[in-house]
Amino acid sequence: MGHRPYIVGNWKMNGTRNSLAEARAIDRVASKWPQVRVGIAPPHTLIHAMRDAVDSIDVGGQDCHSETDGAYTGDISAAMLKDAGASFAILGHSERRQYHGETNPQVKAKCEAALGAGLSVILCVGETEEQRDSGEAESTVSGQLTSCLPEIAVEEEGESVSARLAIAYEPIWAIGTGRVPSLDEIKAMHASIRAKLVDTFGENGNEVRILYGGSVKADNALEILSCDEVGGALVGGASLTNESFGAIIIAAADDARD
Ligand SMILES: O=C(CO)COP(=O)(O)O
Repeated sequence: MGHRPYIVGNWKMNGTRNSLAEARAIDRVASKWPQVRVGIAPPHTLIHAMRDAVDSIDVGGQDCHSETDGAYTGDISAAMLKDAGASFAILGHSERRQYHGETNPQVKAKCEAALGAGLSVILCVGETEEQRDSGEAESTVSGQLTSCLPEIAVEEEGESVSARLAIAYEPIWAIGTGRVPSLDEIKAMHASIRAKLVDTFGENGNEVRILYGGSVKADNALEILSCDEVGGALVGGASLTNESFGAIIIAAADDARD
């Protein structure tokens, strides 16, 4: 049976209201390829307007605070993201860890807050180049998962919470560099993540989607998506325009056909 790949654009700190035209164009492509699920995480300032502007794509946030409210200047809670129209949050991105000093326990608390508020979560993990070169890529990622995976009731009132969780494997050295791991490296890492998820959540661990992120473009998307256990892609630079993101969505539609 074919699967429905999930293609998510992380706009990072890019985009103003002028960019909504690009989002509308991406939405038109997404509406033509319903076998692909598409999401965009714009800056927080655009979530509300983007939600109004698009029909066929999920809109999400790029971070949230672990508390529900309080004296945290500049921060946004999971409930606020939801209120603005977001249905998911990207959490623990390596840029948040690097530039904002986010720790594994904080990332875990954010994941639990977001799931608790009814959002879906894309939890990001990935190794540095040094860790990859010294043969520690899989142990690094497994350690991040041990520390960051939310402690959740996998079933709640008939709803499967694990189905609202996705993992994005983003090797740090592949982000924005044009460098991508070999397909064998991607397959091995995704298999190792799957094993860890099943270990943690039992059978429900099979419902958690695993996305690949790091220099995904239209010309490498299909081969990456075709790897076992790759359920989608988290795309940075190439998600900013319809020209490149639309082409990735169309490539993903080929994967869905398999
Ligand atoms: O960090 C990323 C997505 O979250 C990947 O970014 P690039 O696609 O620009 O390499």
